[in-house]
Amino acid sequence: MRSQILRSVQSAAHKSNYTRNYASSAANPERKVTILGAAGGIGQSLSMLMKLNPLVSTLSLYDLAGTPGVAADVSHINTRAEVVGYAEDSQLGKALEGSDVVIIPAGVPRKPGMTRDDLFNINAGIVSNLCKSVAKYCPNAIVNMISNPVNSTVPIASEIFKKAGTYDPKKLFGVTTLDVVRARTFYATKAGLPVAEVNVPVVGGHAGITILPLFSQAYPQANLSEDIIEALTKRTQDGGTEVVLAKAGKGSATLSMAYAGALFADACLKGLNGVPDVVECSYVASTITELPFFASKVRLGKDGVEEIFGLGPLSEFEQKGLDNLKAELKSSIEKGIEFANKN
Ligand SMILES: NC(=O)C1=CN([C@@H]2O[C@H](COP(=O)(O)OP(=O)(O)OC[C@H]3O[C@@H](n4cnc5c(N)ncnc54)[C@H](O)[C@@H]3O)[C@@H](O)[C@H]2O)C=CC1
Ligand SMILES: O=C([O-])CC(=O)C(=O)O
Repeated sequence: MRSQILRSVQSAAHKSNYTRNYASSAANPERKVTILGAAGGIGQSLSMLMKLNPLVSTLSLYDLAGTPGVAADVSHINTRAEVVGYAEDSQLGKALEGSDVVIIPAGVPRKPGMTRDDLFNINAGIVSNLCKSVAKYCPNAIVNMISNPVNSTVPIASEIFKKAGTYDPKKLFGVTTLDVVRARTFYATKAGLPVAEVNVPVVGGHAGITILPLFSQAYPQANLSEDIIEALTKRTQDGGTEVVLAKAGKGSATLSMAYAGALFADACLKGLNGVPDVVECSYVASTITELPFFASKVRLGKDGVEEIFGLGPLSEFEQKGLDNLKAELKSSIEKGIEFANKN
């Protein structure tokens, strides 16, 4: 009996610590994060993960369908962020006003047999309309673009913001974190390393061969054969397709993407809050190659991108991969720019 009481006292103490740690973060400034497409496969898990983030004070959830349910559900979690759901086009302005970070997973996902580029016709329109509203209601927000094809949707967003006179290249990010998450997992498993200690830069873009993991720069270095490195590269490039096939028509990666999206948004918030040395890979306006957009390691700061890191020394295999990806990435960028300027 005594030990039962002790256990319940200990559990109450543990719970109140939990509540203290997650429910209030007085030291952190107010930050509003908005998710556009919050009731979708990625959006729901991402909404939950952002609700768990103590750096968020307001979590604004917007979708054309299903937002009230998701917002009510997530709002019951006893953490700092106040949750507000917005369900119609007419509420988009309210959803966006005052946002520090806008995360965009709105759009259709792939089915088996499709490429990310096959989503262009539908998602380009969705993304460009949403970006027009971002320019109008929160022109200074950091934008995390998840909707595919990222290689084109980021250039679309840049053109929309240019036309609106609000473009700040330091604040527009294509989210490629899932490629890094996959490369870390696959490399650690093959090398027999603890995955939490592993890091692998992934550069280029976010589709097929444009995804270029740099295993020669992986940390820590494992002695893997060339064949294994080639297989790991291919698996990272095909990671999205692996999930699309496994889901057999029921969409693409949602849970791992929500995790990756939450990691990247957290990094953006830390940068905004002045935390030093926040470095992540992301697809941004860049001059490190001749292409106007390119993913590489970037340092995040109070104004978004603070520094874009060069590619560093590449293995012969990686150099070939870089040479091979440029034509495809260039044409995806041009397709996005052309679309935005026609519409
Ligand atoms: N960057 C990356 O690494 C990844 C990107 N993706 C992409 O993310 C996108 C979303 O994927 P899922 O969540 O699985 O799709 P989903 O279909 O489950 O969810 C998309 C949500 O967007 C909403 N939506 C559509 N048009 C909208 C609009 N105009 N305004 C607000 N909301 C709108 C839909 O109502 C739906 O709830 C896809 O384009 C997918 O290819 C997926 C995985 C990884
Ligand atoms: O493969 C897809 O269509 C979704 C995606 O971008 C990924 O999982 O990397």
